[in-house]
Amino acid sequence: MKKLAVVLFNLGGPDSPEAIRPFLFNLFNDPAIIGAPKPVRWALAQVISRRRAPVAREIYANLDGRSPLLPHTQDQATALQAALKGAADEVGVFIAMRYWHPLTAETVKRVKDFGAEKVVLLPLYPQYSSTTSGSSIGEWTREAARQGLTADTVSVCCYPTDPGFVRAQAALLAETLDALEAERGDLPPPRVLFSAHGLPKKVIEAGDPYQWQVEQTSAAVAAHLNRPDLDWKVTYQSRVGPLEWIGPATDDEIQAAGAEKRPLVVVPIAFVSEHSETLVELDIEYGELAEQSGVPLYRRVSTVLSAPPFIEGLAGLVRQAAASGDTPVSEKGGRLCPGTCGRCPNRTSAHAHGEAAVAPAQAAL
Ligand SMILES: C=CC1=C(C)c2cc3[nH]c(cc4nc(cc5[nH]c(cc1n2)c(C)c5CCC(=O)O)C(CCC(=O)O)=C4C)c(C)c3C=C
Ligand SMILES: [Fe+2]
Ligand SMILES: [Fe+2]
Repeated sequence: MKKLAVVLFNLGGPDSPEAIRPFLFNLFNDPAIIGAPKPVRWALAQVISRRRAPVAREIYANLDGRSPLLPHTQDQATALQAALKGAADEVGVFIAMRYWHPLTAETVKRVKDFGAEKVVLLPLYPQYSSTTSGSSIGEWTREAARQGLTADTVSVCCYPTDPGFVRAQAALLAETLDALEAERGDLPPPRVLFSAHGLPKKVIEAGDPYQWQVEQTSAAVAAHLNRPDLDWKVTYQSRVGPLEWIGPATDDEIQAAGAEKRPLVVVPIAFVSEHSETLVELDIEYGELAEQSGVPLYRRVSTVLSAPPFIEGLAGLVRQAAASGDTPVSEKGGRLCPGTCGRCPNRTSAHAHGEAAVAPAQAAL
């Protein structure tokens, strides 16, 4: 193969205080997030982004007004480029963010100019959700058609238990647990909370595989640690809006641990880099909550970032996808999800490629 383009997908984050409101508008104007008809969605996105902006400004003020997501993703792209040496005559690793620059339209143009023969879409979300990976794949499919990018394209749908990802996250957790053990003294053993970004309940009820895959990742990391008495639980953070979201909520579990005077170790299990949800919500907001609730020790495990086993795992997924047809590829090749996950993109249908074929029947909000 002559030219292989790999496109890393992530959410994107504001790069200045002025970018916060348009970033939020883009997020709430996504049909995968709000499934109302276009004009209604546009109006709702205006209202919600205006209302959310002051809260988000406070969040990002802790990060000097900007998200570090893009620089982390650039580091991951550089590491992946090196790990893909020899996968094609020329490999280009690109970044397409869903809600802030570099946006999908910009990256489709870059990939077109690169002259790719094959395009592998690689979400930096290990667990598939219609609101994240599905949304990015759908946007890419629409934009590629609009700009006439005709190269063979295949997506990696998900890799919730990819051995490289699991090994990298388990090693970081082991490091934190060992450090905590050294200072625990007479305190009870810690509880590990695998904390994932939540979703509205109705998205899961519509067959979104995300929660099932988050549980698979958590169980795989716990199993890899091989500490038989480990006390662990999956929890969900970052609730926004008036709908009921999946639980248990991370903040409720922090308060429960406080009542038990139990040390806590929190693992961000659905993120592979640092941003507002880890550096502000988990470290600052939940750190303060833990202190107020009486949690005697509170530690947060790092995300995998560019840890070599994680990057090697991604490179393996890309090689596998590059050698396959056009149906979405998982860490095991085909479909991982149980039959109840009707929104799993691994279907036998010829239309399986790309979430664009899936009607956004389910409004997330
Ligand atoms: C697994 C990853 C994510 C899922 C699932 C997800 C769903 C989801 N998110 C919102 C609303 C917001 N998310 C915000 C920030 C944000 N979300 C993710 C990841 C997932 N979101 C990340 C990585 C980030 C951080 C971006 C950064 O700082 O770089 C925000 C903005 C911050 C805030 O105001 O709290 C909003 C809003 C919804 C509604 C949703 C599913 C329906
Ligand atoms: Fe989010
Ligand atoms: Fe699936």
